Amino acid sequence: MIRVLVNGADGRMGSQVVKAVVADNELELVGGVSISHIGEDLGEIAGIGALGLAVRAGLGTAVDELKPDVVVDFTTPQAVYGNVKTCIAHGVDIVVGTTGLTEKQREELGEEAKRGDTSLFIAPNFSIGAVLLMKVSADIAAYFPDAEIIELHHNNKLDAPSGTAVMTADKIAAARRKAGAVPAPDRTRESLEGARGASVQAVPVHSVRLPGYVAHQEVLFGGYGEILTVRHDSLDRKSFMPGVILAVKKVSSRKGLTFGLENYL
Ligand SMILES: NC(=O)C1=CN([C@@H]2O[C@H](COP(=O)(O)OP(=O)(O)OC[C@H]3O[C@@H](n4cnc5c(N)ncnc54)[C@H](OP(=O)(O)O)[C@@H]3O)[C@@H](O)[C@H]2O)C=CC1
Ligand SMILES: O=C(O)C1=N[C@H](C(=O)O)C[C@H](O)C1
Repeated sequence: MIRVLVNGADGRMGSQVVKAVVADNELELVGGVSISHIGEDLGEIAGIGALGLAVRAGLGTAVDELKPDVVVDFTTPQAVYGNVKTCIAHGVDIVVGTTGLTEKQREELGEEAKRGDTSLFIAPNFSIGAVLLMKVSADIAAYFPDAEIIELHHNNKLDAPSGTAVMTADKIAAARRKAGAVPAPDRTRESLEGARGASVQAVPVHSVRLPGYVAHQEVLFGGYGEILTVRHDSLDRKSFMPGVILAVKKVSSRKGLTFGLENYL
């Protein structure tokens, strides 16, 4: 049995992870941590009935006392860097779904994990459909280097652009370089700053935040008299759970940083 502790256990994603871990017979949920709902039952919060496990405060103390094999982190862009450091310092493997880490922070944490002989897995998106959308976007970019991303999320999302959009833009840029495919220069002069979105590796990214959305992304490729659009929709946070469970089971197989769910598929 792999002993799992969920950080951010009372959140939208954390409570789904609680349910998914409890439902898997190779995993054992040993606890959950957050900054609110302290003392409340993890199962009650997740809507599956009492589990006899209370939400705890303090990741380091919880790791010391509950001795998980793996911590799963779905917290906030502000908290995640410190959380990973805490896990590495305590010698526990960590699966990170929280977005907002910069490339520099990610690499830094990867080095620290390697030095600490721990395993760190980070994925901006755990849904298989989103991973495939990124893969085909990279394939298409070799032929259609002119691309723009529209990502659409619920209005409680704290970061923009989304981690998925950044990773998609990075993959498109890498595919362009590999193929020697150069996008047409953007000659637009914005009369209002931001009108053309954020430029991530020269890929414009437009972030929509509205109640009603869960997590969605379109990648639009412009060609000679044609447009190719790929779109993925996470309609329910359940869509992320097979990927999270896979990562929990695989994380210990590689020390240091592994970035992206495609590494496990
Ligand atoms: N990789 C992927 O596939 C996915 C990634 N995400 C990412 O996951 C993250 C969480 O998203 P979501 O669940 O919607 O957000 P929520 O706000 O619903 O959940 C975050 C939870 O973390 C708690 N929290 C905040 N700070 C800390 C801390 N220092 N230690 C422990 N717990 C803390 C919050 O408590 P409180 O409520 O009191 O603030 C909250 O309950 C985001 O970065 C999001 O982008 C989301 C979906 C899929
Ligand atoms: O905050 C979310 O909800 C999501 N965040 C991730 C991201 O930033 O890409 C993954 C997914 O889009 C849902």
